[in-house]
Amino acid sequence: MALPASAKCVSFLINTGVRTAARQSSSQPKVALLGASGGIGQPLGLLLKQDPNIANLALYDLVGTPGVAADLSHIDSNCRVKAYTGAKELAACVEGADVVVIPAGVPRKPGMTRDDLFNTNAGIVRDLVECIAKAAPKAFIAIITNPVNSTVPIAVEVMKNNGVDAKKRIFGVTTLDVVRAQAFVSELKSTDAAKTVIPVIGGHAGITIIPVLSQIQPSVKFSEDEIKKLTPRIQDAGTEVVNAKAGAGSATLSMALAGARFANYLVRAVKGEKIEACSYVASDAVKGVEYFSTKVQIGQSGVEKILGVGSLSPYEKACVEAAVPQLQKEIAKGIKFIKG
Ligand SMILES: NC(=O)c1ccc[n+]([C@@H]2O[C@H](COP(=O)([O-])OP(=O)(O)OC[C@H]3O[C@@H](n4cnc5c(N)ncnc54)[C@H](O)[C@@H]3O)[C@@H](O)[C@H]2O)c1
Ligand SMILES: O=C(O)C[C@H](O)C(=O)O
Repeated sequence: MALPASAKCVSFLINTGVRTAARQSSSQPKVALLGASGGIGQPLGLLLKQDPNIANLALYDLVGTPGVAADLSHIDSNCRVKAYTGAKELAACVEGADVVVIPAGVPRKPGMTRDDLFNTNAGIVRDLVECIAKAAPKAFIAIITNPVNSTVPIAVEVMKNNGVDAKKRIFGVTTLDVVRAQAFVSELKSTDAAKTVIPVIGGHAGITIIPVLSQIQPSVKFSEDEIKKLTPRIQDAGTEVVNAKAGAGSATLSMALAGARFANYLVRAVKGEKIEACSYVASDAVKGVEYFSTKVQIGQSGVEKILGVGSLSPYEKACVEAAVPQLQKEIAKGIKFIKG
C-alpha cells in the first residue's frame, strides 16, 4: 500500500528541538549542496530530496554529480534534482539558491585534529564562498566543512571582501553535537530520544564543544560523575567515529541527518517561520570571541537574535572559560587566512 505523501517525507524531522512562530510564505526554495558526491554529500542529498520544504536541489562537486543526481532523481518526491560538475558550473549551481550547504573538503584520519584540515579545507571554503558572493550573495550558507571554528570566519571575511555583509546569513553547522548529546543522554537515562532537547554551545572542536546538560528539556537530574563522563564523551564523539572508521573518514551518516535537520531549519526560516536552534555564528554572546554557538533565532533575514548562553552551572561556566582561548586562536587563524 502506498504511503500518504505526508508520511513519506517527515521521519528525519523528529526531534528538531525547534520552536516555531508565524509561517508567511509558500515559495519554492532552492538548496545547493556543495560536495554532493562525498561521504556526507550523498546521504545528505538523499535526505534533502525527501524534504517537502525543498523544491529544487542543485548538486555540485568536482566529480560524480551526474551519477548521484540521476540516482536521487528516481525518488518519488516533488523536489527536482540537477547536477553541476567542476568549477565552471559552480555559479550556475548556486545562482538563485536560498540555502547553500557546504560539506566539501577532506575529513580527518585517526591522530589528526580538525585544525589539521585547515591547510586543505580553508582554501576550498574560500573559493566556494568567493563564487557564492558573486552568484548568490543573499543565500544562507551552512558550513559543515572543518575546522568549522575557522571556516565560518573565513566565509564571513570573503563575503566582506566582496562588499557583502553576510554575518547574519553564515552558519556553522553544530547540529551533530546537539544530536549526539541527545542520543547519549537518552540512552543513558532511558528518556525518549525524540523529545530530549539539549543545547550545545561554544564551537565545534574538542573542548570548545560544550553541552549544556543543566538546560535539558524535559528536566533530567544528573550526578556530578555523569556530567563529568558525558561532557568529554560528547566533545570527543567525532574522534570516536574517526577512530572506529580507522582511516576511512569521519562521521557521514549522523552528519547527513544533522545537516538535513539544519538545512530544514534554514529553508523554513526563508519561508517565514521563526526558528530557534544552536549554530556557530558571528556573535556577542561571550566576551572575547567574535564567533560562538548558542541558540539563535533565525528568520527571513538570517540570525535575528542571539539568544545567549542562558543560565549555566559552575561546571559549564568553567567549560566556556576553557574554550575561549582555543576559539580565539582558531577564529584569528581563519580571519588571517583571508586578511593576511
Ligand atoms: N560540522 C560537522 O559536524 C562535521 C561532521 C562530519 C564531517 N565534517 C566535515 O565535512 C567535510 C566533508 O566530510 P566527508 O566525510 O563528506 O568527506 P569526503 O571526502 O567523503 O567528501 C568530500 C567531498 O568534497 C568534494 N570536494 C573537495 N573539494 C571540493 C571543491 N573544491 N568543490 C566541491 N567539492 C569538493 C570531494 O570531491 C568529495 O566528494 C570534512 O571537512 C569533515 O571534517 C563536519
Ligand atoms: O570529527 C570530525 O572530524 C568530523 C566532525 O567534526 C564530527 O564531529 O564528527
